[in-house]
Amino acid sequence: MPLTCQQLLTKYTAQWQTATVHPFLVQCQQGTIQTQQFNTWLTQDYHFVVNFTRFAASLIQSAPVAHLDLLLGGITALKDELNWFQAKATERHLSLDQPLQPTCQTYCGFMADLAQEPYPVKATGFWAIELAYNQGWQSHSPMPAPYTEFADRWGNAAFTTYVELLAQQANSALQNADKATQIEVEKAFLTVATLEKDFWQMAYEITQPA
Ligand SMILES: Cc1ncc(C[n+]2csc(CCO)c2C)c(N)n1
Repeated sequence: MPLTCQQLLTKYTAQWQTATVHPFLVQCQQGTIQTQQFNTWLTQDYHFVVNFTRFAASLIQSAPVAHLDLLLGGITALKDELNWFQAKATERHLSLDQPLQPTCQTYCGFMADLAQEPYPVKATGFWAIELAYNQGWQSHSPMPAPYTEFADRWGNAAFTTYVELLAQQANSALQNADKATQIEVEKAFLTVATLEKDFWQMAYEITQPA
C-alpha cells in the first residue's frame, strides 16, 4: 500500500496540531503579540526562506519532468517572497544581517540533509513545510493590522491550491516508494512538525536587538 500525505496527517494529527496551532499565531490574531517577538520571527523566517530556496533547487534537481511546471512556479513565488521579506524588514527598521538562531539553524540543517534524500522524501518534506504555514496562518485568520497581510499571504485560497498540488506530486512520488523510503518519509514529516513548533517558540526565547 503506498503512503499518502493524507495518511500522514491522519496518523499524526496531534503532532501536526502542534506545528500549526501556537500562542504566537493566537497572539497575532488577537493583536497582542509583542513587536520584539514578531520581529524575531520575521528576521529568522527570512533566513529560513533563503535556505528553503536552496532546498527547492535540490527538489527540482530530482523531480520528474511532469513535476517541473508547479515547482518552477514555486521558485517564482520564492523570488517575490524574498523581496517581500526585505521590504517588511525595511518598514520595521530591522537588519536582516543577523546570525541564525539555534532553532533556525537546526531547521536549515535539516533541509540540507533532506536534499540528500530520495525524491519522495524531499517532495513530502517540501509539501509539509508549505502546508504548515498555509494551515497555521489560515486557521488563525483574519488577523488585525499590521498582521493582516501576513495571514492573507499564506492563508489565501491560491496558496492552498498550490499546497494541494504539491501533495498530489508527493503522492505520485510515494506510489513507488519502498518500505525503507516510507520510513524516511514518516520521519521527515514528524521532524517538520517538531521544527515548526520550535520555530514559533523561538520568537519567545530570543531578544531582537533594537
Ligand atoms: C519556518 C517556516 N516554515 C514554513 C514556511 C513556509 N514557506 C517557506 S517558503 C514560503 C514561500 C512560498 O513558497 C513559505 C510560505 C516558512 N516561511 N517558514
